[in-house]
Amino acid sequence: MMASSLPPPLAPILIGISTKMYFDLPTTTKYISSLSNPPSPISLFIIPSFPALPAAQQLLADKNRLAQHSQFCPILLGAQNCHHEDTGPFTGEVSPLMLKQLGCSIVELGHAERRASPFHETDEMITLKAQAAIRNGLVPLICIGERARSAVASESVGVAIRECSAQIKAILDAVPGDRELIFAYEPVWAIGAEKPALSYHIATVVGQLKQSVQGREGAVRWLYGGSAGPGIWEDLKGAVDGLFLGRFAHDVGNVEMILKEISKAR
Ligand SMILES: O=C(CO)COP(=O)(O)O
Repeated sequence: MMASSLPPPLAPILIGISTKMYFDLPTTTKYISSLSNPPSPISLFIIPSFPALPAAQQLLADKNRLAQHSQFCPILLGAQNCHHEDTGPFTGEVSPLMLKQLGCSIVELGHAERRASPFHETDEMITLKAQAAIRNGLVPLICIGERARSAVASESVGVAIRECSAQIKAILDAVPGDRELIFAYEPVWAIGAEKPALSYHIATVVGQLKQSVQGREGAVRWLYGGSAGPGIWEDLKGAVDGLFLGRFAHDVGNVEMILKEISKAR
């Protein structure tokens, strides 16, 4: 089965929020209700747990209708994972076709928490899922990142580039070159930490990785995630196209601060 529609266009700057499995259903709906549509040219997207998707879709449809014809952009919906087949005997799995039907634009794939135990997702599995996402008109957001911080500071960039390049190559070799992709650079050691990775590290790694997609027809966006919060956008000075937020977005005030920071920096 094939969904024919293309994903809606994304604004040049992307701010994503994954609530992982932190929020229950009432907390998720309350949280989404409190989000404001971002000013142009920012696409804000929210990735809640699967059971919250229908309620989230309804809340966002209402918000986005009100924001129509204003300078504010819609808030998009994403999912935290999908299966690589559209239908079939896969008990407990979630179909990318159904995610599209539920109003998702983006599907997150290969988060460090899914590459690790107990899920052990491999580049091969993530590649199949990216193909399935594209087949169903979803933009795959593929999380990449080195597992450990190198004990030798001067080697940390090289280690990151080596591990991330392999993760990126698996995807680029397998998906059509004209389709949009999002890579979220999330060093595993910076996820759930007190502070994000140093801006110098992020900018150098992403700068180098960008070279591997030079000349690709479809747009590739680069986000940074891993303890990202207010202040980091200014520090990164345009090294990435957006941020992928976790815990520091639980306070909606922080999301508002980041949106203000972006508008101020432009
Ligand atoms: O994993 C993340 C986003 O995908 C980041 O999570 P934290 O910001 O909570 O470290």
